[in-house]
Amino acid sequence: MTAMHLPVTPITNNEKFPWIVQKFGGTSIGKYLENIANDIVKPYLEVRRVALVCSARSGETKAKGTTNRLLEASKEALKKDSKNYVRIVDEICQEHVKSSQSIIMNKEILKELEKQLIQDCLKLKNFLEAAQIIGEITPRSQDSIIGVGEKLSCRIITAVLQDKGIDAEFFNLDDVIDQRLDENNLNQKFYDYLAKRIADVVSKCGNRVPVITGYFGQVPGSLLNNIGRGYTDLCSALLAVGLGAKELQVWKEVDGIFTADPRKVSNARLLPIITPEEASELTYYGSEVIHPFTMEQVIRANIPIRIKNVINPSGKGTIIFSDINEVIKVTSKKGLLSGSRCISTLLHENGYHVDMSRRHPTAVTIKNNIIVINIHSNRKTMSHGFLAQIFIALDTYGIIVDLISTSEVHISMALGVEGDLERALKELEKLGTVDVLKNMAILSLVGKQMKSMVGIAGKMFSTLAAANVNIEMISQGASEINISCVIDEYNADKALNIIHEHLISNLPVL
Ligand SMILES: Nc1ncnc2c1ncn2[C@@H]1O[C@H](COP(=O)(O)OP(=O)(O)O)[C@@H](O)[C@H]1O
Ligand SMILES: N[C@@H](CC(=O)OP(=O)(O)O)C(=O)O
Repeated sequence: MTAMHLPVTPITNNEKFPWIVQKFGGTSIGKYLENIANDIVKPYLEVRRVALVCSARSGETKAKGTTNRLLEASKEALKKDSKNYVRIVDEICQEHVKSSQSIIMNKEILKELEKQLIQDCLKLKNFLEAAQIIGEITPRSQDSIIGVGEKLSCRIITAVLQDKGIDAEFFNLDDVIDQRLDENNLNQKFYDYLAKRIADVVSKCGNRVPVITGYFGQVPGSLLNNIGRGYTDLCSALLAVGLGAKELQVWKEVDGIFTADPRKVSNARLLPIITPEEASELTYYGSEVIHPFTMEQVIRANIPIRIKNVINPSGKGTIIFSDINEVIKVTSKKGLLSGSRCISTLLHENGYHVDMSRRHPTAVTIKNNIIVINIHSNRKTMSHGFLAQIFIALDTYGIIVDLISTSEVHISMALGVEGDLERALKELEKLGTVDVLKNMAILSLVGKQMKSMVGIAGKMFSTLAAANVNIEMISQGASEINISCVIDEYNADKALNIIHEHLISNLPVL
């Protein structure tokens, strides 16, 4: 898109201001384009130099969002003679065009955008057709396919900003990685290189407002396999580090991180502050708050992360912090502390002692769609051989284990639905008797230093027992900040609510 569509004096970035990176999630982009442009980007441009990182568009939910449908299109392309992938890509294209038409007023901007969206989708259909002919989609090709989602959404956002008089520029990070590295190179050195590379590319924007695809190309051994869904958070973190940003803002459809999923627990409380470890643990165990790899990158560069709500931009959100000094720095600057409130009050209200230890659990979370596998050894191998063979089988078929509990001849594992479970089970059956329980859920109570909260596990399990919730498996101890158990999925929301009520909302006076 060219500058000729812009007003004579467009709104630009002021190169004298410090950078902030704003990451927008799929559902926010699907529903709140107007708010993003008018209520967030425009006001921030008056005080900060803004860079946007965007995810692929979702409609109502992420489950039905563009990324999931691109994965579905890939599966369809691998079916001989199926043309369903064409229908899926056409639907994606139409939705993006429709969404653009509903917001963009300038006819030239709209025409050019429509042309680009249609071109991207046509290229994708050709790519999928080729995959169907050769009957293969490699992990790298799969990454390229899902990357189209971020491309389409960033094209729309760039055009929307231009339509509102903002001099925005689209940045596609497809080719940002200019080295061919293998899987073993996905380490801190790689992330440091990538942060610098992304920032170098983006810095070319001058005083334009960069809109950057959260998809960042061919990472060693595949983005989807090695970083996983939600990768745009990591991209925004790397950009924030590379630019030396003042803050990383992750904009969502919720006011921040709550003591439980606010869609499921009506009296869940917004947490003004939370530690990176707690935020990671919540994400691993079902609360899609922020990609767990994000925190380490930003925190080690001393950049605060703030989770904020697209439809409530003036809300304070949740700050993810690593140490007391960081909290003091950020909270006093951002006006979280006002009047008679002091840092110790803020920490106390959030369940932290001034030394950052915890007095009670921070949050509770549920991960649905869990399968439990119980294996009884046939005793033909020693216990260490038994365990080794199990993990080899799981690794071979891409099965990720969420929780595990073992004895010499028995192992129970809770896992999600990724990987080729059927083939893994055939291997496991060679080692012993295997039973599989489907439709289970993992309930996790999360809090810094949970291990040292005497009696907390007992209280968690007795509360579940009193509510008649049967516990299939327990795991405590592996993580200092998490006690988890597996329950039937049909009890998940009830269990979430009672644990929240008894262990989080009715806090003991300490
Ligand atoms: N503890 C929690 N705090 C905040 N949100 C949570 C929590 N657990 C689950 N969620 C859910 O995570 C979702 C994340 O926000 P959303 O804006 O939908 O994500 P995205 O950035 O992927 O578009 C919300 O719908 C919210 O209900
Ligand atoms: N679109 C990708 C990447 C992502 O980061 O998503 P979100 O920001 O909406 O969580 C996904 O669905 O995984």
